[in-house]
Amino acid sequence: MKSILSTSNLSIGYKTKKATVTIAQNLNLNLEPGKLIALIGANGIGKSTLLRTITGIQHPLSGTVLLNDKNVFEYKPLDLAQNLSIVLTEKLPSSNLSVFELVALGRQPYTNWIGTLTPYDITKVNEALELTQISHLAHKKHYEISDGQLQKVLIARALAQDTPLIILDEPTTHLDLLHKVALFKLLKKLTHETGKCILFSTHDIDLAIQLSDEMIIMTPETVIQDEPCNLIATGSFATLFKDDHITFDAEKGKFVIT
Ligand SMILES: Nc1ncnc2c1ncn2[C@@H]1O[C@H](COP(=O)(O)OP(=O)(O)OP(=O)(O)O)[C@@H](O)[C@H]1O
Repeated sequence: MKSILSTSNLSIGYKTKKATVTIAQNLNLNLEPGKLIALIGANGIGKSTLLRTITGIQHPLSGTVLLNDKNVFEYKPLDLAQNLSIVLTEKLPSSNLSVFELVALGRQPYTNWIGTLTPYDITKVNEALELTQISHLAHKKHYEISDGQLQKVLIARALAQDTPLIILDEPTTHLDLLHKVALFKLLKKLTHETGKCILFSTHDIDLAIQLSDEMIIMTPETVIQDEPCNLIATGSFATLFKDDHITFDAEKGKFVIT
């Protein structure tokens, strides 16, 4: 299947005046339509760095990122925003916007310069609110909602943006188990029903194993992309945490503490 986004011999990391720090190298990843893909790895391994690099926020050390066959750094901002939506973990700047207005920002790539919403835009915003089950919050100010609710609002904004690729950095952090599962299922339903590809980073590995189509595992040695069942079969989860007390039980498909 043709990828929406692919990387070729990508190296990611940071350059300072004194040195270049490579976080991961030789990454050849393929994000295909209709797939829910989880990015996992220990704290500080480089998940956010990878997400920032493939979304054109941060330059790679070397290699290329192609989004719909075009280098991600060659896109004009408006064009990029019609192909890719991103929800990062940064806090929102304080504002007076209501939840509806925040989600409506997702329509910006399509509206005129004063941001007038057409009936179609409003339908898309309402659809996104319904899908994420936050319609009842539409008129609340964004400082009046909880962290978990805000997380859903930001996901709704990405849905309203209606792009073939959605990238989410730790979208389930502030959610309880019930809402985590509901969000995972929503993301899965969206990918399967709309053909969108959703890549998200997460520390909820057990849930990701159960609900994602593919996973990208980052370890200090390597970065592997495959279906969860294949990753289990090849023992790839065992390399995630360097701790004798945390082992991966391949039969149960989850980590156990010994
Ligand atoms: N702006 C920066 N300049 C230099 N190094 C950075 C910068 N941002 C992050 N790093 C380093 O890059 C490494 C990867 O960080 P990153 O935030 O990508 O990890 P992560 O896998 O997303 O972590 P977590 O699961 O804790 O969110 C870390 O060692 C971090 O200290």
